[in-house]
Amino acid sequence: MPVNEIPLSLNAEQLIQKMPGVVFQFYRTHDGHMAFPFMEGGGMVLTDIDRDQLADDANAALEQLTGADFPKLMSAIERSARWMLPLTTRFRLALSGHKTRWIAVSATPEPTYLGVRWSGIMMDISDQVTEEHRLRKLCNTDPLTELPNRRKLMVHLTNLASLSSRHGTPLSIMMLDIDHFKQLNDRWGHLQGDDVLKQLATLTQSLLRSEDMIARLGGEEFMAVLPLTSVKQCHQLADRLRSFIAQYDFGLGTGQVTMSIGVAEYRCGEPLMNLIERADQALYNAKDVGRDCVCHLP
Ligand SMILES: Nc1nc2c(ncn2[C@@H]2O[C@H](COP(=O)(O)OP(=O)(O)OP(=O)(O)O)[C@@H](O)[C@H]2O)c(=O)[nH]1
Repeated sequence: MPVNEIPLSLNAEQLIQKMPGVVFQFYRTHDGHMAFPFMEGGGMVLTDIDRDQLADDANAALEQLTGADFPKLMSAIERSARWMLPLTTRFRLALSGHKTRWIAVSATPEPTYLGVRWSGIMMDISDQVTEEHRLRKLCNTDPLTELPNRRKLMVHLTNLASLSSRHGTPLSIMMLDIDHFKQLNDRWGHLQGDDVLKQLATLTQSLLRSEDMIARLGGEEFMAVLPLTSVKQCHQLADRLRSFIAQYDFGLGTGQVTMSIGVAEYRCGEPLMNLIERADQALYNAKDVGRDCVCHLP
C-alpha cells in the first residue's frame, strides 16, 4: 500500500497522549499570575503533577524548582515576553520517588490582552544531560590520574586571575615536575611509572586545600593554582609538598621520587602566559640547581 494511503490510527488528541513529552499553553498575566490552561502528553514530565492546580495557578509549583532553576526560568520567561522571542531553556524537576529529571522547554510567545501566552512543548532530556555531563568530564579530565587537565586548569586560572585583578587579592601558581622520571620508568617499568603519577595525584590533592586546583599538564608535569595565596605562602607550601614527596614510599622505597617546583605570583592585569612563563623559568632554575627543590624568580 502506498505510504500516503496508510490510514491514521489516532486523532490529534490521542496522538498527544502517546508523545514522549508534553504539549502546553502557558499564560503570564500583566500582574504576574501564571497558569497552564492546557497541558497534555506522555512521558515522565506529567507524573506527579497536579494539572488542575497548574491550570489555576502555576506560581507555587514553579517556585519549588531546584536550586537556581527558578530564577533562571523566570528570567528566560521575562526575556521571551519582553522581546517576543522563543522561550528555550531547561530546568530540573524533583519528582517524588524518582531521581531529579531535566526538562527542556521550547515555546512560542504571543501577546494577548491578558498578558503573554506561550504554546510549546516540554521534554524529559535527563539521559541526554547525563551524557553531556559525562562528555564534559571526559574533556576536562586526565584519564590516567583523573586530575583536571590543562584545558580545565586554564579556564579556572582565567577566572581566578580576573577575580584577583578585580579584588586585588593574591593568586599564585606552582609548576611541579618529577625529577629523572625517564630513569624511574627505565628502572621500574612504565606501569610502575604510571602508578607513581597516580599516587602523586592523590597525594598532592590531599595536601592542598579544597579551593586549590592541581592539574596534570602532561607527562610528568603538574600545575597547582592557589587562590588567596602570596608567593611567599606558595613557596612554603611547595617546600612542604616537595619534602613530603621526597620521604614518601610510592612502593619503591623512600627517596626514589623527588620533584622540582617553580612558583610565581600573578601580577594584576598581566597576560596569563607571563605568569606561566615565570613559574616555568623558576622550575627550570630548580632543575638547574640540582632538583628536589623549590625556586621562584626574584
Ligand atoms: N610512565 C609514564 N611515563 C611517562 C608518561 N608521560 C611521560 N612519561 C615519561 O616521562 C619521561 C620524561 O622525561 P624527561 O622529559 O627527559 O624528564 P626527566 O627524565 O624527568 O628529567 P628531568 O625533568 O630533567 O628531571 C619520559 O621518559 C616520558 O616517556 C606517562 O603517562 N606514564
